[in-house]
Amino acid sequence: MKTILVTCAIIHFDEKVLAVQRSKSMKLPLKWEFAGGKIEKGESEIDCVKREVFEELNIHIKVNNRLTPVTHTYPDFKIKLIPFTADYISGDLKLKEHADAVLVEKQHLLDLDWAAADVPVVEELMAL
Ligand SMILES: Nc1nc2c([nH]c(=O)n2[C@@H]2O[C@H](COP(=O)(O)OP(=O)(O)OP(=O)(O)O)[C@@H](O)[C@H]2O)c(=O)[nH]1
Repeated sequence: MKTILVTCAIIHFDEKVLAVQRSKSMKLPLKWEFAGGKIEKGESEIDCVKREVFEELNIHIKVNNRLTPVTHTYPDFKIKLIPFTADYISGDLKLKEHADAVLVEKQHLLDLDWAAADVPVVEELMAL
C-alpha cells in the first residue's frame, strides 16, 4: 500500500492548542485531528503545512518544531503524519472544511476522539 505523506500543525493560541473535527463527508468522519494535509509534488513539509492551514482555516502560522512522524495504516490507506508545533500569527479563523474546532488545554487533549494516527502525536505533545 502506498504511503501518503501528510503534515499537520499543532497551533498554539497562548496556552491552548487548536484541534479540528473532520466533517461527516470526509474520510475518518467526525474524528479530531490537527489542521494539515497531503504534501504536493515538489513541496517542502513546511510550505505544505502553512498552505494547508491557510486553505482550511484562513489563518497564517509560524512553524516551530518538527515532532516525531507517525506511520499509521488505516483499513484502506496508509499515512506518514508529520507534525509541527506552530504559533498563530494572523487572520480570522474560518472553518472551510471542518465540522468544528476547539481550543484545548494540553492536559485535556486525550478527551477528544482523535484520528488513530494522531494519538502518538498527542502523547508526545503532552510529555513536552
Ligand atoms: N490533516 C490531517 N490529516 C490527518 C491527520 N490524522 C490523520 O490520520 N489524517 C489523515 O490524513 C489524510 C490527510 O489528507 P487530507 O486532509 O489532505 O485529505 P482528505 O482526506 O480530506 O481528502 P481526500 O478525501 O481527497 O483524500 C486524511 O485521510 C486524514 O484522514 C491530521 O492530524 N491532520
